[in-house]
Amino acid sequence: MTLPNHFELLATDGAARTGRLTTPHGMVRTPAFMPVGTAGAMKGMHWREVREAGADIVLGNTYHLMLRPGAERIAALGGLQRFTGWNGPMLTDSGGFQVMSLADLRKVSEHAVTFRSHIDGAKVELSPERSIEVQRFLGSDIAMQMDECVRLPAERDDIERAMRLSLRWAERSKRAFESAPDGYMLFGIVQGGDIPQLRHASAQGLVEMGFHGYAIGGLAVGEPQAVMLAMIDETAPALPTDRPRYLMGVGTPDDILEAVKRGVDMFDCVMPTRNGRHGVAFTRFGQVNLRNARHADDPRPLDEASTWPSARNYARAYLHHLVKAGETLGAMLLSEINIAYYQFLMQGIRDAIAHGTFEEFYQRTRADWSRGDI
Ligand SMILES: COC(=O)c1ccc(CCNc2nc3cc4nc(N)[nH]c(=O)c4cc3[nH]2)cc1
Repeated sequence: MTLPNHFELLATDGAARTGRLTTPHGMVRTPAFMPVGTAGAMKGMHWREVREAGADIVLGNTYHLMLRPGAERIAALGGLQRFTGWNGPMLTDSGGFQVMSLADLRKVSEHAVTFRSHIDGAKVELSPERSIEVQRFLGSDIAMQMDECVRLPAERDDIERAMRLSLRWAERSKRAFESAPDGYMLFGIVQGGDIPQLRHASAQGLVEMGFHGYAIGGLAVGEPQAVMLAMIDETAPALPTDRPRYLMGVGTPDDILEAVKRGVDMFDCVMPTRNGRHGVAFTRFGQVNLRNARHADDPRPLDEASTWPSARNYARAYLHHLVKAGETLGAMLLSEINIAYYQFLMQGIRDAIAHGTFEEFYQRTRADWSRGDI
């Protein structure tokens, strides 16, 4: 049974697209970058800064929130938006990926993944049905199917096994989701590693089931960028053009620009906030590592023409000092500066596609990144 479509394509330029996705908590302009608020907070930032930076939607994690404070508790407190104070659209990942990267003693069976909580060692079972139930309790606008993601490089047998399990879990996730109210969405996740035929089989299986949108999973797991881009080239054309495509866990500004060029609409990554906490700034002219001593006497701001006040009002020397001194303000300023840069990039991408000038935008943006005089 085909699910209703909440995505509207506004313009295309080559394979690049710009559109908007309507959710119960508001509109999402695409291509969109979703800042990652894993445990119900954007580390080092107030939600008002996330909104002012231009983010329409943020990501939360089933794995973290079900372990602490608990999905039923968040539901009893009114759901994620009421609980956190972010009153806009939220997407939640389904938990399987995080179990494999964070939990101890984890085991995958046909029925579910079982693991011990990294917080208190409690034994936990996460089935597709429980993952959907948790995401419904959280009240997220876009839920993800439960899947199994294999790190690369991997044997073809293992990639195929995980891809076929993920298809069976897609079916069970969809069945468990069917009682969700109108407007709430469920995305399927394409697996298949770095093997084109398996990518095609996964995409075809999901499209036959029908989802509100389709994620390209199983990437940004250690493979070179060229392999990631090749798998997007194999997968995006196999997905419906009228539904959103979401590349999970990606990425650097360069990854995002390349993936938009290949037809991807949504992104999420911890990079802007995590790198910010480690002293690395993203700017229009590339990355700046403020731990480097060369900034100690530099009175210039990161970018005097930036639309974001903190990127034009603080000397690099001060940011360098804050980072070296381990001042909390350093992590806060660089997190907001980086989220603001990512949203500035997405706005530029959306405008360029809308005006049919994406190729020029692509070339100029990449040239600016490699200026190196920063
Ligand atoms: C400073 O930057 C960092 O520390 C850092 C850490 C990890 C990533 C990569 C994250 N990659 C990634 N996240 C992912 C999340 C996923 N979720 C599901 N359900 N299925 C997937 O198939 C999947 C694949 C992913 N790939 C990128 C950056």
